[in-house]
Amino acid sequence: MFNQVTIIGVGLIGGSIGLGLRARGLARTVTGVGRDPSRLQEALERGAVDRFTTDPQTGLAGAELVVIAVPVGSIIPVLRSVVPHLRPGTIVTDVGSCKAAVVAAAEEVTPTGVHFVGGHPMAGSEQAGIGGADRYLFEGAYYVLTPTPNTERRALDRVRAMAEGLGCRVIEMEPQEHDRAVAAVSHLPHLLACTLVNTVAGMEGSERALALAAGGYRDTTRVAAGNPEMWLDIFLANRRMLKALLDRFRSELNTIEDALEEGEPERITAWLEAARRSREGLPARMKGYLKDLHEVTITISDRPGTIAAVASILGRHEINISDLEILRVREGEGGTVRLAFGTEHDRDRAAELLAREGIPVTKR
Ligand SMILES: NC(=O)c1ccc[n+]([C@@H]2O[C@H](COP(=O)([O-])OP(=O)(O)OC[C@H]3O[C@@H](n4cnc5c(N)ncnc54)[C@H](O)[C@@H]3O)[C@@H](O)[C@H]2O)c1
Ligand SMILES: O=C(O)C(=O)C[C@]1(C(=O)O)C=C[C@@H](O)C=C1
Repeated sequence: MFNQVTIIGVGLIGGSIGLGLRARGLARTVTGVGRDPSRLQEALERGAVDRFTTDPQTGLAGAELVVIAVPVGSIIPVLRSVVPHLRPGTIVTDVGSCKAAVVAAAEEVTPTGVHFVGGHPMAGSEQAGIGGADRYLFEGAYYVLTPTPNTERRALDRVRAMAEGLGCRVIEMEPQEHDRAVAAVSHLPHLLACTLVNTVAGMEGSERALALAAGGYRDTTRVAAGNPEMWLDIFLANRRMLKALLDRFRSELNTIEDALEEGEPERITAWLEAARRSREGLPARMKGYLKDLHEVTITISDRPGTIAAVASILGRHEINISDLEILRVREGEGGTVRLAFGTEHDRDRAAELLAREGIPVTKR
């Protein structure tokens, strides 16, 4: 439990941390610091902070933990501007998506007696601002902490306690290792999603083609709707790692391009099979944590209350749905929904109960 946490930048991530801290009673007071009083007022109304101010000095008075949740390129300028107001013993953490440069600079900027711990929650969304904040955003997500030999043990433990308190599984990584990993699983995917969207948008007849977009286009491009301000900073901060991966990507693209050029079914199949094996090896629930979920897919009709009906059949039998995802929507017809359960027994009972009600079910 923290006495006072000050969040600088109460947007999607800062706001979600504030909501989580307050809902779980992890901080006596959460103070929001930002630049725009109307957005801070919204954060207050949504319950992400207990109070707010646009004056950092006021907002930092008495802070035990300071969470810097601004775009990557602003983290160090913000840290520089607030250190004069921090009393000895204050712990400062950030949530930036790139760590090596931030952590190195933060250690230089932080005065003796103030303790910096780099962090990055591996959950988010394509939305920006307090409007997209969600108290459950971090539940079941990985939270990476990037201590260095200079990191104070107690400060690390306290930031770990905050992240675990929010429902995350904490892993420690070296800042460089973190940046290499997220370049592959977050930054390259974002770049590719944007490339795909721009490719299709620029092609002749794109409007008619996009009218047909179903799962393929939607599943591979959701993140392209992300906040350009945030992604500019990420791309710049991690550009070396990203560029190294683009070389690998280009060679992979060449492999499939050559096979297509030659029209060689064996090479195309081998390439597709390799991708399928790797993709299927991923835990179903990408947030990590609840790896061993047991799943069914159901096909439901497009009528108000269908999902509620499914939930109430299961609820009546005390079967908890651990995860729910709409996989495919057919406008006016219905769609396919994935339901996941914590045990095989629950999955089997759910399948039986839903089938009994005439809902087509497939175990996965
Ligand atoms: N969005 C995600 O999916 C995600 C996930 C994990 C980590 N992150 C990281 O979290 C950080 C915040 O991202 P977000 O998605 O919450 O962005 P956001 O745009 O929703 O929120 C950022 C907030 O910081 C404020 N801000 C910007 N510059 C500021 C400054 N100089 N002083 C004070 N406030 C300032 C903005 O007004 C806004 O309220 C970024 O470093 C991002 O890389 C984002
Ligand atoms: O789910 C999304 O929308 C995200 O883009 C989240 C995502 C990611 O790539 O996984 C994006 C950037 C953050 O640094 C961490 C998580």
